[in-house]
Amino acid sequence: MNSETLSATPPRTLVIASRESRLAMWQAEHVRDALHKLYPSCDVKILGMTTRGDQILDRTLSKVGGKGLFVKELETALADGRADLAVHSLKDVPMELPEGFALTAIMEREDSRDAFVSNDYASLAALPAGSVVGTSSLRREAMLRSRHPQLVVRPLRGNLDTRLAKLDRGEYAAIILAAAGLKRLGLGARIRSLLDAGDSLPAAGQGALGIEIRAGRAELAAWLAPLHHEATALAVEAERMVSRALGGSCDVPLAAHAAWGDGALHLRGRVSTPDGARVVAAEASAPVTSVERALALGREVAAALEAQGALEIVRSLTAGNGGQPTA
Ligand SMILES: NCc1[nH]cc(CCC(=O)O)c1CC(=O)O
Repeated sequence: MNSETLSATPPRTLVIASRESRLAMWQAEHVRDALHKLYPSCDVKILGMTTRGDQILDRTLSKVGGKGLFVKELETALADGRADLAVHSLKDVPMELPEGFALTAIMEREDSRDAFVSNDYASLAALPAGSVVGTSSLRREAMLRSRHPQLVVRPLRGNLDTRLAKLDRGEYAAIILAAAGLKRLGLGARIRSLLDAGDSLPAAGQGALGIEIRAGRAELAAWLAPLHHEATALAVEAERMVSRALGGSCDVPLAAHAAWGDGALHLRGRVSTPDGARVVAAEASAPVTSVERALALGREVAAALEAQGALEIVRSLTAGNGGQPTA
């Protein structure tokens, strides 16, 4: 069976499971529109769902069970047939999927960088000492503490609109958000500057969308194959391998970012303590042409981080969390 014979019959209906935040809905609609173009006669519906991750707004995510919280309910809808596909920000997808599910397509990446958002200042460097910066990502917090120790980091949770509203109420001098989310929602004008890799290396998968289905649905996989973007997929596979190899979770400030240049994939990884006092970094390049080679590049960078003590940092941070899956 090849995918062309499989796709010869277009789908008649497809149901997309999505979280209900404005960003998640934008992403689901983005996939729905792409499917409409491919299969004009197909009825594509979006099933909006509230996940545990959306309900828990008062605590830092790493303390309440990590990224799996955002995908579990959507997977239940796939398992019991209420939905055919789930659209996720790849950054929120655990490194190991539960048995019976597959990431079947990875779409072309938006801007993968972190963005500096403020009403009063143009960049991190312009903030006066003592300024309060909002973020709830341990990775961003560690980066701020190591590179800009004169700033005060305070937690910031909630969806994008909530976070921006807290900034606008004056609770923070600035906040750090993923550029991709802001751009998707037409809020790119709020970005005052983009953080470079030195100030903030992005999280594995940041800016990319992943489409998850029940494993073994070959015809569905063939229908979705045109949405797959190979250059993005190879980059994010390498990034996710760094995190997987180190057993990283939401409790660990871990960054991994791969970019293409001169026909090669350049992968950088960074692990630090939450206070930013210890930072280990590594990078490697390879002319990656397959997922296997992308994974090998990820393992190489993970091994270089391990050689500098990354595993001790990871172990000291994940001890006692019940072996929570990597994320
Ligand atoms: N952790 C929440 C989350 N998951 C994906 C995005 C942004 C969009 C993306 O990375 O694709 C965000 C918001 C943020 O980090 O500011």
